[in-house]
Amino acid sequence: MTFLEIRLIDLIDIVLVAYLMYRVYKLIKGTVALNILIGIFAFVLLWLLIKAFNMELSASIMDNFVNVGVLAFIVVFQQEIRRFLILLGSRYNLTSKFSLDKVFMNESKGMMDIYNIPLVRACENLAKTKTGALVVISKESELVDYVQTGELINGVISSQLIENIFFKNSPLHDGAVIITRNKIKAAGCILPVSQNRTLPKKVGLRHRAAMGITEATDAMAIVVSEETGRISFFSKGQMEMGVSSDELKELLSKN
Ligand SMILES: Nc1ncnc2c1ncn2[C@@H]1O[C@H](COP(=O)(O)OP(=O)(O)OP(=O)(O)O)[C@@H](O)[C@H]1O
Repeated sequence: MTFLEIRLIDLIDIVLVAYLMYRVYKLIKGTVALNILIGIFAFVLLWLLIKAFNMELSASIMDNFVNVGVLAFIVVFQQEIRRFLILLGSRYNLTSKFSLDKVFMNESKGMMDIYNIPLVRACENLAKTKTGALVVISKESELVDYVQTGELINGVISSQLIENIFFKNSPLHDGAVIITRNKIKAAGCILPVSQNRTLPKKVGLRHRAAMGITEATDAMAIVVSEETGRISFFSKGQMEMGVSSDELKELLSKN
């Protein structure tokens, strides 16, 4: 008789749970949600110990907490659950994977680099004049929800157009420009603001919005700081502050 029989499906099960836990950890790393999750984990551990030692009074009190636990979990983690589902939906967006645009547009890596040139030039010029700017470059997800919060443009990418949008007196300078499939899709868009606590204190809402969109989706983002004229690059919830235009070009084609 074998004491422990491990089937292939059990291994798949363990790997799946480990992967899900890793994704959840990545999603909430640096936010207050991580501390709450550790608190919940400690509570469940204590609850299991109390059950194991048959401590009836403590168990009955904790049982009552556990009964409403799922509801409390949804309320406390409302933001994170929402972000997780958006991320899942945008990462595995089948309609964009099989879109005919992709078949006919033949977006090779070399072609993408050509489209990045006017964008990098615009950032360079905006940085020189210390004009604040926030540009999001979509990848798989077309960011439809965020495009809808701004003004639709659908224009060919040119450095002049990007600079004009962020010119201080332009009606669209507030908010983000979204670039989708080599087109300036929209301007004046509102992005989700990151709650990441590891960001430097001096970082304001423009940088937090760039961070937020790269945490919630697979997009990249660029910020030109109005205060310092510095260019920052964001991808997968990570920020590279103060990049040169050559570094920006490289980051755009690498990510
Ligand atoms: N949720 C958001 N989505 C899109 N754009 C936003 C959002 N929140 C703020 N912004 C933009 O950021 C501008 C304010 O930037 P703020 O000065 O707070 O940020 P910052 O990170 O310190 O940037 P800077 O270094 O340019 O001052 C707003 O005028 C607006 O254009």
